[in-house]
Amino acid sequence: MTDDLLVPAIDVERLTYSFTHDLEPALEDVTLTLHRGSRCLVIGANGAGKSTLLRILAGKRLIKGAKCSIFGHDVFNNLPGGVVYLGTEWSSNPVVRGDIVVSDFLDSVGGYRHKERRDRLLRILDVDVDWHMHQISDGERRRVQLCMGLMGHWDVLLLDEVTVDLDVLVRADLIEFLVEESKIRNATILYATHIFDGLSSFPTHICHLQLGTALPLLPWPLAIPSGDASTAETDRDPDSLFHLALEWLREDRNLRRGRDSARGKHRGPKAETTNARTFFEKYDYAH
Ligand SMILES: Nc1ncnc2c1ncn2[C@@H]1O[C@H](COP(=O)(O)OP(=O)(O)OP(=O)(O)O)[C@@H](O)[C@H]1O
Repeated sequence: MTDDLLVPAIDVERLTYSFTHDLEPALEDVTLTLHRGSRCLVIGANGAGKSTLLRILAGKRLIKGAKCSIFGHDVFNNLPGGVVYLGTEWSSNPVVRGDIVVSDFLDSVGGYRHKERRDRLLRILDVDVDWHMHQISDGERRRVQLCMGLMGHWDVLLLDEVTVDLDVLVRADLIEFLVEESKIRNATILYATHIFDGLSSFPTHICHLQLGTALPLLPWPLAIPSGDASTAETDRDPDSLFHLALEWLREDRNLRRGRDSARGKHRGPKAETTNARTFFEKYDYAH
């Protein structure tokens, strides 16, 4: 990591990304700058491009013609140390479902080098080091993943919905740990999630990823217009993130429906065509 404190932790400029030439871009003209110590929630509908953005930032996809850097380094060609990406795909890897004991598993990725933080995480995540990876639940496996990913030193953390299968107590303790780590070490966190309960004190910023386009970053809690008592009340409401997300996602759905209809596209059941009838006859067991 560079010592120049003015260099943003995460800097994305005009990023457009398509999976293939014939598909619409999953990300379009995305610009996002996060400074050290920021904790940013990425909020967007299913398919909005959150995972794509996080994977690109983790250096997992080649991008062309856009700036995408962490501490000033291009993420694909020169990803700096101290960047940790934790995504949901990890738990479907057959290796982490094999007959391996958790303590051996953590040692195999250097857990003994980070003893203090490892032990703290083992307590927070309530992990039994004698568990066998093939005999534990999805949530328990997720806890092992988090322990493994977070026990080393990280300056930038890219989290893609990895708290979804944690129980609420473990999740709350983890969120507290992340906030504390980020404050003490000035570490930066970009976190994509659909679950907002217990999160109102987590972010310093929120980013609305609207159908592949990032709207301007907002500070959190939202700035309160002077003299607007009703808004002030809303911002004290721990559910306000949830309500804001609902509002944004409704807006996104309407926008998408408008675009779809202009292109003659439509989601949901099809009108009565021969193909549609075959589909419903095949799957509608009530008739
Ligand atoms: N491997 C792929 N090939 C082609 N298109 C893809 C691929 N992966 C994702 N997409 C498309 O890119 C868009 C963005 O997907 P992405 O997974 O980034 O969304 P997301 O915001 O993370 O969604 P979710 O909330 O459902 O996880 C979607 O329209 C999706 O269909």
